[in-house]
Amino acid sequence: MATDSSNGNGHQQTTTKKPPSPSPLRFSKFFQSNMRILVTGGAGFIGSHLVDRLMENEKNEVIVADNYFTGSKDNLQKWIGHPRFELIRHDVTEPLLIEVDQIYHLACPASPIFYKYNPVKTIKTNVIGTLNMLGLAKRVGARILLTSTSEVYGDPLVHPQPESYWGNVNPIGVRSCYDEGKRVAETLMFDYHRQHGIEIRIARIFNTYGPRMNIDDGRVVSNFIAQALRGEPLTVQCPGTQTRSFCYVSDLVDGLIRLMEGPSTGPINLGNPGEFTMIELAETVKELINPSVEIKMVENTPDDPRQRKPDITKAKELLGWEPKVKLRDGLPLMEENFRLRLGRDKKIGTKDGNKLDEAT
Ligand SMILES: O=c1ccn([C@@H]2O[C@H](COP(=O)(O)OP(=O)(O)O[C@H]3OC[C@@H](O)[C@H](O)[C@H]3O)[C@@H](O)[C@H]2O)c(=O)[nH]1
Repeated sequence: MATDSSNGNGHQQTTTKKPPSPSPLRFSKFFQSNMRILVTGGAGFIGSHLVDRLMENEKNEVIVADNYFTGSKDNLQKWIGHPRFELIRHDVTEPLLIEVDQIYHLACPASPIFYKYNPVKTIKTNVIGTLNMLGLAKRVGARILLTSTSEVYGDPLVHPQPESYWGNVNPIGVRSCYDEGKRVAETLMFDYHRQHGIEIRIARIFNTYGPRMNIDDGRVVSNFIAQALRGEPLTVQCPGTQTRSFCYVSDLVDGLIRLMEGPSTGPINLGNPGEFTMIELAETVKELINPSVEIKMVENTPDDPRQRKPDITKAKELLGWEPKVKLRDGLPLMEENFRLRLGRDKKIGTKDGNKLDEAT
């Protein structure tokens, strides 16, 4: 039974109801693996790194469901054909009838340009997709983890943001399909927990970066690295003093697994508390990757949060988690991956032309 008892405001969030019984076959000796895990959005950037980590454990069988809107089979190439791995082309807005013990529910485009591309579809993914996955969790007695977002805090008036902060969100803005969608998804998680006893976990993920981000993803770290490698100006959106905190993907995946395996429902912030303005980030990328590129100020989009930094006290206390990789150490790891992938597309040269097959 989940033990996290409050959202920080003293409001009781737990249920006394027992979760539904798991499949009687879960611990059957005839089963090769002990744990069958569904990862929705497992072909995406964070999802595929999570799959890599889960597959390291020989007792895990991993099923990925992805519609490939922003994910790619390339990210999972090394697991295709593996006896403990299965890949399904599936859109979570449709029900999925399978037998699993755990569900990591990641499916949703995360880059603002992609989630704004078809906002109605984004909100369907967050609301109907989460309902479908909760329905699955209820039917088979699985534990479900939702990857929520720091965007639930909107343009925060409290800084840094603790989980107890309820946020400052525009319900009718261009980002609402994502941030309000994730807020409803969190509500659904807690309602299924209270009403049906479902075992839930909620992670609020702050900006994350690393290898396998889509090169033209539109997010700031991927944009700056690709621009630096192509010798194009780094596009800082006005005013440039807005801040973000960037977590390297391996740290984030470690936090997700600790949350799933631990006793706390969350919500728990997962992010790196190091805070940078976008001008500072551009200067760091320039210095580390290509000192000859220009930094250019460009127009911003509406509702861009002015500041964002996680308070990770809860993650430290409840999960024993804190990020290890500093931005200056993580950026070169991502640069190498981007250099190889861009080199493969023959857009730039590689440092070592023989390493192309290590690009993912
Ligand atoms: O080329 C760019 C792109 C972005 N930016 C700025 O960089 C900041 C970060 O923008 P991103 O698009 O990377 O990400 P955002 O912080 O807006 O949203 C992200 O928040 C957390 C996650 O849940 C999601 O991955 C995503 O929604 C913004 O202030 C944006 O204006 C630039 O200055 N230049």
